Amino acid sequence: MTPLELQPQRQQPQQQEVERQQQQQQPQQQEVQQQQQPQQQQQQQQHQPQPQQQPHHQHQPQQPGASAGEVTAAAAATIRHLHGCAPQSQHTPPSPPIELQVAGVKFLSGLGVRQRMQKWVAVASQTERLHDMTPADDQLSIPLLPEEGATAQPPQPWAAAFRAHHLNPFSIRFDLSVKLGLADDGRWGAPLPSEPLEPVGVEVRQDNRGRGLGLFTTQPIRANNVICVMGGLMMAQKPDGVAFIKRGFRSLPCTMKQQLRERVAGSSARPDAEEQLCWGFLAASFRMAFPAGHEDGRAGCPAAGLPPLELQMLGHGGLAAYINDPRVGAGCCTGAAAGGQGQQQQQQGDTADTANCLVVPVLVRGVPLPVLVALRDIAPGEQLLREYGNDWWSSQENWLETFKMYGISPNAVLHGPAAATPGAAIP
Ligand SMILES: C[S@@+](CC[C@H](N)C(=O)[O-])C[C@H]1O[C@@H](n2cnc3c(N)ncnc32)[C@H](O)[C@@H]1O
Repeated sequence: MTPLELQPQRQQPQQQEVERQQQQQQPQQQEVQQQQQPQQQQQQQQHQPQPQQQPHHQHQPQQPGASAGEVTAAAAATIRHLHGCAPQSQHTPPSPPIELQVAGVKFLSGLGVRQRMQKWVAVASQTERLHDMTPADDQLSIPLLPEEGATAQPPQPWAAAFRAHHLNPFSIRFDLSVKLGLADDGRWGAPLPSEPLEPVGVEVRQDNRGRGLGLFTTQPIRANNVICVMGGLMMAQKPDGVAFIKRGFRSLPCTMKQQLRERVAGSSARPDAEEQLCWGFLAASFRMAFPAGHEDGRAGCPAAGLPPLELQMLGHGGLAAYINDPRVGAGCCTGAAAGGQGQQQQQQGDTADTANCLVVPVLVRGVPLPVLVALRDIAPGEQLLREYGNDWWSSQENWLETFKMYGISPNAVLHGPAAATPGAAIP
């Protein structure tokens, strides 16, 4: 096995030709087999495997002249659930301004990912029919090589973790092609599914090391297994991601604003600052740099020709939003904002946990998907843990210190006022 893969070089055909060929290649809707909704189970429920045959991606025309701030404001306006794991029913209209949705990943208008996919299909089909291209070999790729001419650069942190754990790119691509419903002969040219690819054999329950609720396995997972595709809103880190966190609360529906205020009720923050504080913490908590840049904002995926992106799970994600970071005593639920119990745990020689899964960028017909992969064999009962990265933690520290100053409980902000009492069962 070689851990290095090259993204096939694709030409840039003329747009008209692209669209013409795309239309020719567009499989008929009838090709899509009977769909089964993946069950969006709630807390404490076990998840059973569900076939992932889903309808084609949706397309909403980009609003002409819409600025980045307007697109993210429109996206925030569609939020109906103040956690990263939104019930399946909340994924349906009103929809955010998206140009493409694949496996529960909603690419915001203006990113150009839909066009990227169309070009990929058009160029690929110049030499071979999509129906004849093996999904795992010809349609999916993992951009592990650094950008040409940048070989002196250290590998992206996710790529370093990928290699350190000796993950097998082919196994991952094959498993993903199966889970996307493309692997059966006769379905190689099928449309990409739009519905979420959720983890199976998992349950949400309380973490006992101060991290709030977490996602635990109920079935064994083997190394290289695709656990899920991380669902949510995909946007450019700058300016969209920043605008979403800083100003998204302004566009929220009134009911959501009211819920935000209830979650910080009783704090010493001025009422006009409450929504902003609560929203900022939630949006920062459920953001994920993609591909993961663990250090100094070194996100992005130059080898795949992508700018730094970020996935925002708040109101639009799935069960993977419950996956915690392995650090112990880092703050939040028992740390700084709850009297330093977390720090004490660390001082008492508590050993740190380590990540057992990694978000790998996989290009599926040119579409970058955040795919959660098992770094090693994971036994039933283990908690799934992934590294959030130092950037995420430095932002979290700011929020926690500010919460502490105003007497705000991070638990209450994540799960509602009933969760504010230390030791309370989180609803
Ligand atoms: C993506 S959510 C994970 C699910 C969350 N634990 C819950 O109860 O809904 C991120 C939040 O989980 C908590 N968290 C995750 N990892 C943590 C850790 N290592 N230490 C303390 N809190 C953590 C923090 O409150 C963070 O803002």
